Amino acid sequence: MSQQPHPSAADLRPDFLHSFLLDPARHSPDAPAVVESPEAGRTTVTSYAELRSHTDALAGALGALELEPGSRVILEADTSAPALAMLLACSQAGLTFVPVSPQTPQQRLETLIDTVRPALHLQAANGNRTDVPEAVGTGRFDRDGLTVERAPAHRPPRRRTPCPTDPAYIIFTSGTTGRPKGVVMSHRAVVAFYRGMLAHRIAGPDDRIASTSPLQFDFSLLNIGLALGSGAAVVPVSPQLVRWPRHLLRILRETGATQVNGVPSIWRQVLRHEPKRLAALTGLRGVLFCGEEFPLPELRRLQELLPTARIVNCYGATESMACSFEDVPNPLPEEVERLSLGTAHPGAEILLVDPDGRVVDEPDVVGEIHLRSPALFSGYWGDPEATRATLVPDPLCPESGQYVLRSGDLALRGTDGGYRFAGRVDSQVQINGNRVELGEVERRLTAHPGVTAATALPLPLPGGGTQLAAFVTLATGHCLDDPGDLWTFCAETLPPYMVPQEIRVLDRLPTTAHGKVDRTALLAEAGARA
Ligand SMILES: Nc1ncnc2c1ncn2[C@@H]1O[C@H](COS(=O)(=O)NC(=O)C[C@H](N)c2ccccc2)[C@@H](O)[C@H]1O
Repeated sequence: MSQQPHPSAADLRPDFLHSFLLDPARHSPDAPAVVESPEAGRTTVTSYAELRSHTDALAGALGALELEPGSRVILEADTSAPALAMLLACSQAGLTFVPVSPQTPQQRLETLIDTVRPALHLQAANGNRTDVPEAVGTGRFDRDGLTVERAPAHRPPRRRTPCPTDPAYIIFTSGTTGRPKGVVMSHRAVVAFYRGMLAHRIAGPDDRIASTSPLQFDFSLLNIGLALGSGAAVVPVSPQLVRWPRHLLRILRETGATQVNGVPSIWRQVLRHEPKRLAALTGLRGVLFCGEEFPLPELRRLQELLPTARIVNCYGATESMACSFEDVPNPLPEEVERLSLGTAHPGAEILLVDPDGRVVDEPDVVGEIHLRSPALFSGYWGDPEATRATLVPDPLCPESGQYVLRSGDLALRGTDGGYRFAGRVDSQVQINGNRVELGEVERRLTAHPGVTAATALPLPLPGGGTQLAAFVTLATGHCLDDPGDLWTFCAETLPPYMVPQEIRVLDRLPTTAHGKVDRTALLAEAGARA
């Protein structure tokens, strides 16, 4: 990834999402903004100038509906040039977009609609959604514009001027506890995050950045900001194709992708089934991952196949989009057991806080990550209580009125100043009265030469109590002489209560819609077989 001159003061862009991202159109209108490969042998390029004109046309069509600034628009689409133009048009028209995947179950869509009460539901021209509740206007969009099928209910427009503190978008997290939470991100927060991210020079104008996450996952919004903010191009990869190694590698090859951004699981099948084709992509010079820890055996294998690639570990939560970008040493030294998260991006600060609320300053002491940042979310839509629990007074100066993000993540600061992820606060589980950090069990399992990935879970027992179960995937061609091998291997270094009572070998670990390991599915699998 090439080096860029430091942005001058003249480059400081207005604080709206669309103006920040379309700014490169001013001085590089013909540069590619989106490069797509809808089918083998066919590639379509959308320039910055074309993206801007699509955005203007769609924003005009939205403006004609005279919706009140801040009205919500459900944007049901995968990442594509038209969807990107629609997203930017919502921003330009002062509307708040709520991205959802076309695969979103009807009931979940209706829950989201019931929560945010959108004025409009928009989908791609070829979208399959049919029964959108009557109270919501509907429309379809493509390269040629917006077709309104059902006009939004007319509300007397209390015209006001859109402001950078307005919500740019609302992203619904899976919500570990029942009802999904709507994370509200303002224009000002997103643009502040983009500025902090771009300071890392992860991409330049000649980069083509493959985005493999669904549009409803803010990783895709990070990728859009990274590409357009760097004057580079977005290469959308449909989440439906990501899981097929040959499709993924074909798209990367035909679009000339130079960087691939995705959660660790997108590499699992490629590493197992198409290592040679991956190594042949000599134009691939960057990988950025986020969302969960990258199992080290798989990361090391990826580095073997892409020895010159810059690999960036990006950590953070949707409530601030992300917060740190750390280069992974390539190759990763043998003795490394935990990847560094580095420190917060410029303009933000990570604090570690102990259970008594004191800020932890010593190295190698675990605390809960609290983030000071200009990119913090505005709150959870319609949930002031959950907001208060997450945006908490600055632990260093509660009187100041400044709020920091309480992440729910544990970390320790290494002597090198970089933070190491140490699991979730709720991943500290009690097994027969003993506190177990699931990550520690997983790290021991992936230290076994035949194991490529591992997930440990507390398994409730029918008769009460909890036992520790683990699920592992093995390296290609590797089979365990005796499943007890893994058990013995764990018992060599872990106290008895941390040795999983049950270890299951799976061909593949189930993943969520966002591509993270699906622990709920594993629990169900374990329960089903119990
Ligand atoms: N690099 C990591 N190592 C280890 N655990 C991690 C890591 N990145 C997240 N996580 C975990 O995922 C949680 C956040 O989950 S989330 O709110 O669904 N958001 C995401 O996963 C994506 C996040 N918004 C994002 C988007 C784009 C770039 C980076 C991060 C964090 O609190 C961590 O527990």
